[in-house]
Amino acid sequence: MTDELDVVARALATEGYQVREFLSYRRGGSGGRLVLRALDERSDEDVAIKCFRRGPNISRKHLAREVLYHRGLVHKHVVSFKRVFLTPYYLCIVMVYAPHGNLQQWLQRAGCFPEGLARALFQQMVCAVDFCHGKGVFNRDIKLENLLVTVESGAGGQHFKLQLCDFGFSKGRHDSTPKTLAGTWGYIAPEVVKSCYERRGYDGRAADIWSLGICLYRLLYGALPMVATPNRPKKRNWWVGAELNRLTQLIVEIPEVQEVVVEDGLQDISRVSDPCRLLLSRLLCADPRQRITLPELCRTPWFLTDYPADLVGYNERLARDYAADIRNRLDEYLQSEAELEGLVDAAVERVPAGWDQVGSPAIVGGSASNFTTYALPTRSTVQSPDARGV
Ligand SMILES: Nc1ncnc2c1ncn2[C@@H]1O[C@H](COP(=O)(O)OP(=O)(O)OP(=O)(O)O)[C@@H](O)[C@H]1O
Repeated sequence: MTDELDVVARALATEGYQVREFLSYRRGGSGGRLVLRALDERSDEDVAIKCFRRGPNISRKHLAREVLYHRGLVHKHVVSFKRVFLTPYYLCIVMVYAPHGNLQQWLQRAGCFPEGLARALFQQMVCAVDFCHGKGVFNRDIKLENLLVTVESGAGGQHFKLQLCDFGFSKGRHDSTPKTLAGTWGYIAPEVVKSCYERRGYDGRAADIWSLGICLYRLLYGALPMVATPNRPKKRNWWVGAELNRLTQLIVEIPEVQEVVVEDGLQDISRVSDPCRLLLSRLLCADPRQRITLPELCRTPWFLTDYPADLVGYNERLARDYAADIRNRLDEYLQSEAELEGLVDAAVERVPAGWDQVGSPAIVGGSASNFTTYALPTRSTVQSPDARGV
């Protein structure tokens, strides 16, 4: 039996990519997928390549959306799409590589972030999501793992640049109204669960705003929110056992303080400001009709505090002045939408011969076959990022 990583590495080598590092593996009902870092021999640059196992197990609809929506989203806080190609066993999406892991990995190390840093990160996330919504794309899987980090150095020191990735669950304004349960537990809005059981549609825009609220909450408090259900014990996993008809009446508790366990085991406590807690309660409002909207959120004084100069009016400029220019550049530099649709069709067509000879990657216990082990920069190499967007 051949290790899947070896199969991928050989196939990518014939396309001019030398695999350097294994980043992620998901074996899903709709087909397995791997994400790898590879050296692009033509440009001598690192790229990230997301490889989907070919065959009818892939959801054509989801793959087409992931490829086509991502292609059209050119924004400094969305990871850049480069190209798609087929190998005998995989459809591969090549992206610009974000070198410093994802935000979940940083949170795991830090426990939680100070309010100012959490706000700076949140401003970038909101800018990206607002842009996607402006283009009519609702992500439906916003989470810290899908926010990639590049630590940049500038005149004022080092800071985090965040970029949104993974459009596998996204829906467009022209697609059917979202009805299915999509996203990641813990980040999914209550009405999404409710409407899935009731087979009614929900608003992808409001669902993304809830997920943004969960991201901000986790940056500040580390864990997922506690939810109060009248006359019931508190549940950290709010969806477990929650009654369907109460889902959109849940109340998310917003603690007054952040508690961080520091190295010597002592707890460090700092207060979260009232405006920040108020905003969180409006983001994590279980009733989507009462939830704050993105335009309202972008006007709140807390959100606008220390707002990065380069983000002021950025989305508006992209939408207005640069729209036609970017469209032309996309058509010039990227594969056409028709070509990408053709590649997706070919990818789902049939199971390639010989698949039964290929085993899952040997990644148990973190060892990724013969690729280097994934290593994030440590706190000592990257100090006090102030997270202003670049
Ligand atoms: N362009 C990139 N640069 C660096 N790392 C990346 C890049 N794209 C993805 N990754 C890494 O791979 C991980 C998985 O990526 P992605 O979410 O696209 O895959 P997935 O199989 O859809 O995962 P999931 O199902 O968990 O959402 C990310 O959390 C990130 O750590």
